[in-house]
Amino acid sequence: MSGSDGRFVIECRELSVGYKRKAVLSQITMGFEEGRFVALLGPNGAGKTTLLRTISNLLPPISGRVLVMGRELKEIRSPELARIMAVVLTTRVSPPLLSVFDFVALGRYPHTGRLGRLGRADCAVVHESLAAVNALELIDRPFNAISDGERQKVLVARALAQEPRLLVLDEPTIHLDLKHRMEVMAILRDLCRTRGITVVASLHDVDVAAKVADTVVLVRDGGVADWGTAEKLLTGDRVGELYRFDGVEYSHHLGGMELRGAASRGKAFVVAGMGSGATLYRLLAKRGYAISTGIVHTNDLDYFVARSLGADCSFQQPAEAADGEALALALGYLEECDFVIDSGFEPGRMNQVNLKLLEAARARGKTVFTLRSGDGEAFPGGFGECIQCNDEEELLAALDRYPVSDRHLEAT
Ligand SMILES: Nc1ncnc2c1ncn2[C@@H]1O[C@H](COP(=O)(O)OP(=O)(O)OP(=O)(O)O)[C@@H](O)[C@H]1O
Repeated sequence: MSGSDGRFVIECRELSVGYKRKAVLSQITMGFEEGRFVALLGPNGAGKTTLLRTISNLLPPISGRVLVMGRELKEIRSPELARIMAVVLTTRVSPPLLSVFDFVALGRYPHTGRLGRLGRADCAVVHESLAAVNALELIDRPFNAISDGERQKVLVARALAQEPRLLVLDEPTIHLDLKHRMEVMAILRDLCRTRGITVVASLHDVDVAAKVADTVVLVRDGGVADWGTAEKLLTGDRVGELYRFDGVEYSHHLGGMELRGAASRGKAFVVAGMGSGATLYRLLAKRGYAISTGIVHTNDLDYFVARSLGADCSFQQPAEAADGEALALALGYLEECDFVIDSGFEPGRMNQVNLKLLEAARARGKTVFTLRSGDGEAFPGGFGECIQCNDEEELLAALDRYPVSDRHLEAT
């Protein structure tokens, strides 16, 4: 894992970081190449900021070494370091009377010499830096009179004006709305790709990290538990372990979290497939229903969402019709549920068995809510006694009117 010049842009060797000789994180050894997006992840208080402050030379290490471009960090003098590394921390800056241009121009200080006079080339860099973060229109505004989201982009622009090889950011998306959060992350990722800048940032959103980071560093329990590619490390189990999740499940297939509900309103068996169940499962979980479902293929979105929500799930391998075992399991779930929901799945060659489940539901006298539209032709035996709902809103209203026995609740 060596950089293009044979070295890492930044490297920690047996590094321990902390305060007053008391280590927060110990024995960290890792290194990052040019153009990598590195995300530090971990629970509150794990030590991400402490590590970032140490590699930014703002806090001395307790022991061990930090190497920047192969050189000892502590031996690089600050003007030179500022040409290599730019740092954006979470501390609020509110310089009086500076325009956005003036503020970003402060980032040129490592290049402008002691008098700090801006030449034409420096002004061009200021413009380019603001353009790179989509904030050129703010150039003449007073820095103190822009929004938090705009401020964050301007802070990144000031860092870019340093023309660094390495950009260190502590929670760069804190206080930002969804649009600005994604915009700032996309900007940072593009800086890695187009300018070869190495970005090291602490992040709180694992789902965002999964989408932007090449490398993730899992910070927990006084050390770096692991570091490596996001694809390898951001699995449901590892993320759950990192944050000690309870009732939350991270799905790397879905790239996000599912929130398991405490079931308090009876159990629904959802006959689903081909993505028709995913939204329904979430809706039911949100409303406090326990869920079972089937028969879904293991490459189906429904499968991933159901599993993440902790639903009982009868499943089948991709492109295979359901076997006896999956059918028996689904019939068992059907038997024990309080009511059945037909998601309106597309009946295809591989899921004919799901139509049979609907038939079985009726034969067992189960109440069936169906989201299937039309005149009931696609429904085995026609809609008959089914409660037909045109959409999820109607389904919820119908469920609210439906008396659910507490049989299931007693059993759980
Ligand atoms: N200046 C300080 N002096 C002493 N201890 C500190 C100082 N700053 C932070 N700490 C402690 O160091 C530990 C790590 O804090 P740090 O801010 O690095 O965590 P973090 O992972 O960045 O947390 P968060 O996600 O909440 O920002 C915490 O226990 C914190 O209380």
